[in-house]
Amino acid sequence: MSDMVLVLNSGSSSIKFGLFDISAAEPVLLCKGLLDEHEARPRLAVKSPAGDDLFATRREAPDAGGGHLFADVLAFIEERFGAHSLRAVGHRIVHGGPDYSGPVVLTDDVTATLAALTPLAPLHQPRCLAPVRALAAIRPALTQIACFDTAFHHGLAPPARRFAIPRRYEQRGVRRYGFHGLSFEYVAGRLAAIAPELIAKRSVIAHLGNGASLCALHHGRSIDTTMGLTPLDGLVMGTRCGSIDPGVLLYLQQHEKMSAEEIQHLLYHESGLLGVSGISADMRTLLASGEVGAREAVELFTLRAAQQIAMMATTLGGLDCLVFTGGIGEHAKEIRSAICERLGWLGVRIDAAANDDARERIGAGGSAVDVFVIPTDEEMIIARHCAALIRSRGAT
Ligand SMILES: Nc1ncnc2c1ncn2[C@@H]1O[C@H](COP(=O)(O)OP(=O)(O)O)[C@@H](O)[C@H]1O
Ligand SMILES: CC(=O)OP(=O)(O)O
Ligand SMILES: [Mg+2]
Repeated sequence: MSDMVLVLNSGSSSIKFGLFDISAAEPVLLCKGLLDEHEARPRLAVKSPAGDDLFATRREAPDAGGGHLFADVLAFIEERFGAHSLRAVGHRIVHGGPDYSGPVVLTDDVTATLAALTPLAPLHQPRCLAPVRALAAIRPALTQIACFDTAFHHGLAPPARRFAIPRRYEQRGVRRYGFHGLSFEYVAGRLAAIAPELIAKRSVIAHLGNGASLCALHHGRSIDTTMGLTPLDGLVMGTRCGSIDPGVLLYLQQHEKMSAEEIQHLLYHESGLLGVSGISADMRTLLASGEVGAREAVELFTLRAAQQIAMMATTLGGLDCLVFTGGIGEHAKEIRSAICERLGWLGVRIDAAANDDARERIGAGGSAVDVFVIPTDEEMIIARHCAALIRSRGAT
């Protein structure tokens, strides 16, 4: 019987999952799917690695703890793949705080430490931890492992991680942590396989999805990134503001008389592409819309992305390679070409046909900067980390 790991990637609206066979050196995807608890009738959909429907079910009513759908997933796995081979559940946990620089087994104490970081990722941390608690309640003996979005950036040097506020706050953990690290780690690994000659060069990875951030990559390590203490900083996102004059927050508080909760809601849920366009947070919808608001939101998105890629290039001391990933980075050719056009002065040129087809290499012949489109796979990197941790601990 093969050993398996179930990976949960809890995002802001639904939970993506993948079931992996970890018997061999590289995990193999057995099935994947979606758990959506936010609908009136929560649903579970399971597909084969090729995307064919394997199983779907709906619950009649939402379940506050979310345990029902997890029981359904476990029942499906046991029926289809056997009862005793699920070795662990691996979770994407957005914030690991100052303490965690790699994957850890989730105990009650670890879960409580991570829950205390909720103010630093209010949109994500509760959604990441809810499945941990739900699974612990229905399967207390099942090993659960946390893999952190922050871990890949753990080695940021002081100038990159420091905010220009009094030092005592840095000592209390107020610093740049950075996120999307699981995605950056996966993409950095693919890039090293595709173009090993670039490992020692200066690369920027642009993860452009619902949340969006950049990573300055050198020798396979993150040396700078655009998200900060929280996943609000940096690029314009679906509903998040990205970098903003901190004076705006004071103004909203003092003159618009908004509470901290109202400001938090505004910056996490009502801003970004949604706030600027007044139409949608979804890039596909905006690109298809003829409205001025949609065009202006897209323009701001690409301007900020190009500006901050140049900022990452400054940390790197130049730019040899630019990689696009995430839902927008992988699929929106218009966005890739608009960003690259703005970066022409840095030597970025793309091949229009290669960009239209989203080929792996989209840089034009003679471009000073190599440009790639590399689909990310956060579930795979979590499966790899879980497999390594399970092997290092021996039998669980
Ligand atoms: N074909 C496409 N063209 C343009 N944008 C796309 C396309 N497919 C997905 N997207 C965009 O990708 C974003 C979601 O990215 P994704 O990485 O899947 O998000 P999440 O952060 O939820 O994992 C949305 O803005 C969506 O519109
Ligand atoms: C950290 C973060 O922004 O994640 P996501 O892109 O899934 O919202
Ligand atoms: Mg994502």
